[in-house]
Amino acid sequence: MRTAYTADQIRAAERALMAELPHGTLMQRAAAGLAAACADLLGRVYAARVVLLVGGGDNGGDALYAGALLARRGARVGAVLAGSRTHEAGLAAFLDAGGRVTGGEAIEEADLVVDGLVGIGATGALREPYGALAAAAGSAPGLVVAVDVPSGVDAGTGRVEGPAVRATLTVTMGAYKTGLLVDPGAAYAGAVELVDIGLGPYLPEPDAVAQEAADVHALLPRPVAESDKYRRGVLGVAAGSDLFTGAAVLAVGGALRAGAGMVRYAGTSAPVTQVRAHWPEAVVTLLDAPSIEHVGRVQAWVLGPGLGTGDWAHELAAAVLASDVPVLVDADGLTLVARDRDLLRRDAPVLLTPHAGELSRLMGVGRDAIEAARLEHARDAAGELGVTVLLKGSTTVVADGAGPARVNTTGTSWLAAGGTGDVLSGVAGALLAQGLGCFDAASCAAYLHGLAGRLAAAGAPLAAADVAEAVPAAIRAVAGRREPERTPPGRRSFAR
Ligand SMILES: NC(=O)C1=CN([C@@H]2O[C@H](COP(=O)(O)OP(=O)(O)OC[C@H]3O[C@@H](n4cnc5c(N)ncnc54)[C@H](OP(=O)(O)O)[C@@H]3O)[C@@H](O)[C@H]2O)[C@@H](O)CC1
Ligand SMILES: [K+]
Repeated sequence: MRTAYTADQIRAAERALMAELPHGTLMQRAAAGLAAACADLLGRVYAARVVLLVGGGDNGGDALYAGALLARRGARVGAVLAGSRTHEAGLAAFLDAGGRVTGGEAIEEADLVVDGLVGIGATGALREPYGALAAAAGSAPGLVVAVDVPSGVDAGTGRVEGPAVRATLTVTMGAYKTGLLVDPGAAYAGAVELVDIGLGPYLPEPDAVAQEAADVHALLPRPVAESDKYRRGVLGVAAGSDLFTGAAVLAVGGALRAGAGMVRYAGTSAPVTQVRAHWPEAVVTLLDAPSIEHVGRVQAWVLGPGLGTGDWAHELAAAVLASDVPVLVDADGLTLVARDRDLLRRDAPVLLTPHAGELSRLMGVGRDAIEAARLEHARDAAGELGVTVLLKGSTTVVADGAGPARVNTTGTSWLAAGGTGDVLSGVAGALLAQGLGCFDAASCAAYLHGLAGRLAAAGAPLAAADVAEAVPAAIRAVAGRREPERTPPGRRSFAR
């Protein structure tokens, strides 16, 4: 489990640790880790052209000390001093090691730009000249390493309000910051490497966590000798309509591939025919009324993909939500719930799986505002509605009322394709039916779905059915702790 923190949490931990150490110790640790990461990335340090962007705070200090270490190894290091003041001791060490002060034009010629403009001490959008330097670093031809957090990205939330540095690698000090995990910030951070400066014992409960393969594996239900199809978990699927038959097929497919002992599909004649044709394993009920009376016992429901939003769908949604088992609500189900929030008045758990547009309708908040602060809005919705929220997107986040949120880092942009959300609903529903709570079911489903997407895509377009097909391979990969690597081996980085 990777744990991530807000800027305030990090600052408090740093204060506590600093009180026990000689002045400057933490910055030396940070700078040593930063210089080592830069050297790794460069491959050859001698004669490499390195440009430091140095802000007025300690983030600039980290960059200057690391620059000094690189200069001592023969790199040609220049520093662009952007602040009205500069970390004095850091600058002295840098000049002493042979570094020199330079202008912003050096960025164009650099093999490596080190972004030490601002770190966790930043507030709001970057002021000038920081903004222009951040933009120049982003379009520079060389490698870009961000110190602690890419300047322009809010460390705690991942918000980006103006120009921001786009990094090849972010070397973060002491602990991951939430803004490095959640988009848009995560997209600016590139690979992320953590430098241990001894903060561990001083850190509080994390703000957010990112599950790793072993965490997901530990939570996934496995059949035992005495399991039968009923005991493994039966999922009900109320999805699809005469107009949208594919959603039913894909949701049922995701569920079957994710280990439901049995799937009971309930719908009208067109989707029933399609589900029967694609999945003879599913037990189907042809509905002649919007009721689940004749469907049989299930341990959880998936409600909504392709269901429609008319009176029939509303009545069926009301019937499903009146049951006493967990219900996952997606797609058209979310539209119905947005119109009639009373549908959510129930005692059994609810998992909502909106994308930003659906959450926007549900909560009456602008879509852009949600995209800018995904975690915050997922948390607010979960708290206000008393449900678990899985907010889909480039980084999927899962929040319930209490404790750290979960951020999924396995996704791939190839998953931005029609029908993949229906598969995700099926996977999460199957995990609910197998007894996982909403929070675990949602985060494990997001992880497996992201991984399945990567396996299915393998660098080329995918169709939603391919993702369902790849879910067992994702489960096997998680069991074997194997994940497709996107960062150099040995780096402790988020696979994105
Ligand atoms: N503490 C520790 O133990 C350790 C800390 N470490 C390192 O220190 C970093 C935190 O350092 P920090 O607290 O000095 O703040 P920092 O991020 O450099 O920013 C402050 C500067 O930015 C400026 N500024 C602010 N907003 C701005 C804006 N929008 N646009 C433009 N400028 C803006 C602000 O200007 P001012 O407001 O003063 O005019 C001030 O000059 C942390 O991220 C890590 O790298 C490591 O060495 C490990 C040990
Ligand atoms: K920075």
